[in-house]
Amino acid sequence: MCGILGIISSDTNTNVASELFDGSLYLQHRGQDAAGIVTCGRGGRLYQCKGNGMARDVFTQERMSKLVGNMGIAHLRYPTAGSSANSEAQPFYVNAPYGISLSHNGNLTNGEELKKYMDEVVHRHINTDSDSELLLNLFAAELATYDKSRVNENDIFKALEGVYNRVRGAYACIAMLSGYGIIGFRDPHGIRPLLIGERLKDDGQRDYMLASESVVLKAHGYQVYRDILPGEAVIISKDKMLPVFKQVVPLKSYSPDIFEYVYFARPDSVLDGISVYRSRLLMGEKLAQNITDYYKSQDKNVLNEIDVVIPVPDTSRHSALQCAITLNLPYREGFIKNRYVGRTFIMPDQKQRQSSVRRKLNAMASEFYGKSVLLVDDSIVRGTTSQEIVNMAREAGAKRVFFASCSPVIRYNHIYGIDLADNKQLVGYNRTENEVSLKIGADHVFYQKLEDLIDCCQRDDSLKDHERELALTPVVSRDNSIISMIARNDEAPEITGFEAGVFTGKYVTGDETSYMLRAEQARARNARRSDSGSTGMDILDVKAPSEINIFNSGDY
Ligand SMILES: O=P(O)(O)OC[C@H]1O[C@H](OP(=O)(O)OP(=O)(O)O)[C@H](O)[C@@H]1O
Ligand SMILES: NC(=O)CC[C@H](N)C(=O)O
Ligand SMILES: [Mg+2]
Repeated sequence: MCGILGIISSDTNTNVASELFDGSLYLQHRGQDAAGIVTCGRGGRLYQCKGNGMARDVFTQERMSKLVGNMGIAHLRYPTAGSSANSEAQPFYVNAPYGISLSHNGNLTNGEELKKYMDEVVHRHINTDSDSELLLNLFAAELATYDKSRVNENDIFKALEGVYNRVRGAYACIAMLSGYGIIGFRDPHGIRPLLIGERLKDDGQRDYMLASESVVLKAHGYQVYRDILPGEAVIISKDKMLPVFKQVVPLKSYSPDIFEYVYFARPDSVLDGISVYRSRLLMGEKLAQNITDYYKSQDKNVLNEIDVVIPVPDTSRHSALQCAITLNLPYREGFIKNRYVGRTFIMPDQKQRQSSVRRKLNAMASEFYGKSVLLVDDSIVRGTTSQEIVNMAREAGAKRVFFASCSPVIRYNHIYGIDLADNKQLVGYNRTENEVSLKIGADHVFYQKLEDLIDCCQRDDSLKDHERELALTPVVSRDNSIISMIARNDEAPEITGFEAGVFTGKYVTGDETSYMLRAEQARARNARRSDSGSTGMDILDVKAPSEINIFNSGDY
């Protein structure tokens, strides 16, 4: 999961860089490794600033002041392919044809095949191991086939059709054609999120924003927004300033990644018409019901077994609160979060993740001493957090430590956006629930059932006329006065299911065994290389040197 963002403003005298920067801060939780912005100014001239680090570090005021232009795209990276090298920071850029930049959220599963195609058929040089560079070059190669000095919307949609037909995996993308406009497109299953928003200004002109999450659109005054559908693309050219949509390929399914609701997305976002916050509340409620049922089946009363419910900050807070309310137990913030430490799960190496859990969370003995505590987290993935947290609870004097996960046991790779090359890194891999409990040192582990999790992630009719409707089928603004240019003529299609491969081992794009095998081999190869002192660069989880190459000047 990365964060992507694009803006095109009707005001040719404005510089969108500052809004892109601000928007990036709203998407920081989706990627902490690298950040980048490319803007396009007069004469189609591009201005870029990108590199490893958080948005606030990469986007200094001085650098921002040099990014001119009324359109631009941004990226917040959490690497899932290639390495975490500086040179793989996005947006990527190719000069031919037309000067194209691209921000990609997702992970391709046929990168190897695409690399071969680039080499043998279209003869394009690929300079990094990033799948996003491949995707951009494929788009460029498709556009180049028209051999025109200027492309039109039809050519772009046709080129995207070529991309859709060749690419496998998850992709939500924002591209920018120098001097032309911005383009958004989403894979035919809609695995990763992408929305478009429209802002009507006092002068009657409109600005457009494309973003991974609705929270960015809302926060920046885009009054109307909606999800891009699976297989759909949108083009907003600077000349027309009118979004043109096309269902480029038929929707294969409508299967957003359920992990967006569990962990990835911000709670105040509404993705594909589903409120992330509401879904997390329901996760807590369902979990509480399961816990009650478990004790009932043993002729016990949950109120005699557990004294207090404590969340594992940050993501699980809302679920934990709802869980406590449903169980009729007190809720206490026993762990205090250090606000200066980011998300630990998306840090690039295991040592860093482990040490960061303690740096990030501190247990207050007053809330643990002599008590039976129920710790609630959104997920248990590698088990880094849960093991550390259970230890901390015991050190703080807890009598018994129960651990509840708002999602089911994670036994399989997440191939569309979590940096895992190997199932064996998962604490749930080949372990029963009791074995997980032993491994993390808890007295008992409670897991959500998959069917319950799916029930929690539904479009909620009670939200009509509020966020849900806006995110689905906008026609007019809240005050009924604005006829939106991004309205759909028909009802948004129903979600057909969720991408839940981490729980089931079945992926919406089909059998991906060979991709996983290749990823595993690459990791092993890399481990050997780094043992022998070489700087392997072709897989994840390796802190690559911040080398300077053609895509990056090193000083951004
Ligand atoms: O089993 P693990 O491999 O440790 O992964 C799961 C944990 O990682 C995430 O927390 P993170 O600190 O990344 O983010 P948060 O502050 O949003 O909860 C998630 O919320 C779990 O707490
Ligand atoms: N998390 C993502 O969306 C990653 C995008 C791309 N696969 C990369 O590694 O840069
Ligand atoms: Mg967490």
